[in-house]
Amino acid sequence: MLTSSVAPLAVAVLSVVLLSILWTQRARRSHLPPGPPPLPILGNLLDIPRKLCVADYQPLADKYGDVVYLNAVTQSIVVLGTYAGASELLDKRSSRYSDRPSLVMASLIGGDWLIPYSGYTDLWRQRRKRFHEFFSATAIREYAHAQEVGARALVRLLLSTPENYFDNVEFAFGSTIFSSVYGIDISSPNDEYLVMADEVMRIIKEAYTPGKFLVEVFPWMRHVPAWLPGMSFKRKAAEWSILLQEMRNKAFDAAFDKARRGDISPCVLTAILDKGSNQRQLSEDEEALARDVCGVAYLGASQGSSSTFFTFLYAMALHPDVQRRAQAEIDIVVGRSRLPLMSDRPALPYIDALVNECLRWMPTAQLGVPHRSMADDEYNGYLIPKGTLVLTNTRAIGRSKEHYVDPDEFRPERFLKDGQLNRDILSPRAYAFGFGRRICPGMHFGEASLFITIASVLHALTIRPGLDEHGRPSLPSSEDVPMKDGFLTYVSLRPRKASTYVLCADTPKYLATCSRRGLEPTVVTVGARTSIEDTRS
Ligand code: HEM
Repeated sequence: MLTSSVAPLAVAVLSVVLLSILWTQRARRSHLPPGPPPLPILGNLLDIPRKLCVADYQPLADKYGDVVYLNAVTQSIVVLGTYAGASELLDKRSSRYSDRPSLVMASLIGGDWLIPYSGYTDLWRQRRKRFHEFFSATAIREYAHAQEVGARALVRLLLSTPENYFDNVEFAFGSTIFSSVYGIDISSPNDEYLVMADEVMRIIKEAYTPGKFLVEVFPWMRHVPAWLPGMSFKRKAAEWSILLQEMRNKAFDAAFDKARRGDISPCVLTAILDKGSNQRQLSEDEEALARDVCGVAYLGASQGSSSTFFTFLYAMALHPDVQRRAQAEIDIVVGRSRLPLMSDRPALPYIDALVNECLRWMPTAQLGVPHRSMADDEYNGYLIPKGTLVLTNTRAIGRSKEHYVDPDEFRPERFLKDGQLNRDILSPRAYAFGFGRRICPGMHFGEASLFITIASVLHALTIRPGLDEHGRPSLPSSEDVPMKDGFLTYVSLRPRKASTYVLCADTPKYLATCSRRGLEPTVVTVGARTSIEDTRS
C-alpha cells in the first residue's frame, strides 16, 4: 500500500532531479566559448587536429575566433588566440590556471619530479622555487663561460662538418647545459650522458603524448597484472622508470664525487652545495631536491634553445640583408680577431633584437604547453569549466597586427629605437616562454645561450639557402617549414672570409700556455679562410 503511493512521488522527484541536471548542463554548455558542434559521446574528437599543431588549428580559429572551445570525449580544451586573453587568464589568474594534465603513464614511469609535467603540487612548488634560484637573471651570470665555450664548440663543429649542422646544434646546446649544471665537459655527441638524456627525452615525449596509451582512458588498467595480454604499457613503464632514474642519478653522482674532491668548475651543482645547510654536505631531502633540479634542467633546456636556433638559421638563409647587418654590428664591436663574449652583449643590440625576432616569428611551443584550470571560471562572458586544458596560440600572438607592423616580415629592427631595445614593443619573452606561475624558469639561460651562439656563428660563418636536387638555391616558404624535421636540407653554411681567431675553450689561458711553453697555437685552414683552432679537445 505504502509502496504504491510512494512510487509515483519517487518517479516525479527523480524526473525533476534529472531534468534539472540536464537543464544545468545545457545552460553551462550555452555559456561555453564558441567551437565546432560536438558529436554525441565523441564530442569534438574528430575536429581536433591530430597533432594539435598550429597550422592545422588555424582554420578553427579563423571560423570561431580568439577563444575556441573543443571537447574530446570528456576533456574540455580552450585555445586562446590573443595576448590579452592569455595574459588575463594565465598571468593574472595564474592561481587558477597552473595545473597540468595528469597522465597515468607519468606516474608509472616515476616522473612526478619532472617540473614541466608535474601538477600544481607542493613537490612542484619546492622544485620550481629551487630551480629558479639557480636560473634567475642574476644566477645565470655564473654560467656565462660555459655558454661561451658551448658557442665556440659549435663554431668549431660547423667549420669542420657544416653538413651535420643539425646534430652539431643539438650537441652544442646539450653539452652547454650539461657543463653549466654538472660542471662536466662533454666532448662528443656519443657521450654516454648525452645519449642517455636524449633517450629519456624520447621516452618522455612518448609517455606524455595524450591518447597514446589506453590506460589514460581506462585508468583502472594500471592495476591489471603486467603479464596479461594488452598490458605491454606496464612493462614499458617499468623499463622507462629505470632509465629515468639512471638519467637523474648517473651524472649527478659523478659530478658530486668531483665536487667533493674540489675538482669541478662552478656550476649549478656547486652553487647548490655551497648553499646547502652544511658546507658541501646535503641532507637527504636537499640531495633529492638537487638531483631533481639538475636532472630537469637538461630536459627543459634541450628543446627550446635548439629549435629557436634552427629558426634563426632558416631566417638567415631567407634574409641575407638581416644577416649582413648583424655581421656588420659584430665586426664593428668585436673585430675580426676574436669571437664574441657575453660581456659584448650591451654593445650588440641588433643581435638581441634578432633573438627576439626569432622568438616572435616562430615561437618554439606554437600552442604553448597546456595549463589545466583548477576551478570554474568566466572569461568575456564564457564559462571555462574546471579541468579545462588551456592552450595558447603563441604563433598567432607573434603574428598579430595589434602588436606588430607587418608581422609576417622578419625584421629585427622592429624591436629597436634609437639603437636600443624598444620597451614599448611587446617583447616575445612575454609569451614565447609561456605564462604565469608556469613561465619557463630557464628563459634567462635560454636567451643568453641563444645570444652568444648566434653572435659566434654569425661571426664565423655565412648562412645560405641549401641547394635542391638540381644544385639551385632553394628555400621553402616559412609556412612549409616544420620546426625541425624536414628542414635539414635547406640551409648551407660557409666560413666567412678573413677571420682569424682562436677557437678554444679558454682562449686567454690557451694563448698564455702556448707562449709560456714557446708553442705556436695550432693553425687550421678551413675553406676560404684561416682559423686557429685548439686541438686539445
Ligand atoms: C629559447 C629557449 C626556451 C624556450 C623557447 C622555452 C620555452 C618554454 C615554454 C613555452 C614552457 C612552458 C611554459 C608554460 O607552461 O606556460 C617552458 C617550460 C619550462 N622550461 Fe623552457 N624554454 C627555453 C629554454 C629553457 C631552458 C634553457 C631551461 C633550463 C635551463 C628550461 C626549463 C624549463 C622548465 C623546467 C619548464 C617547466 C616549467 C613549469 O612547468 O613550471 N627552458 N619553456
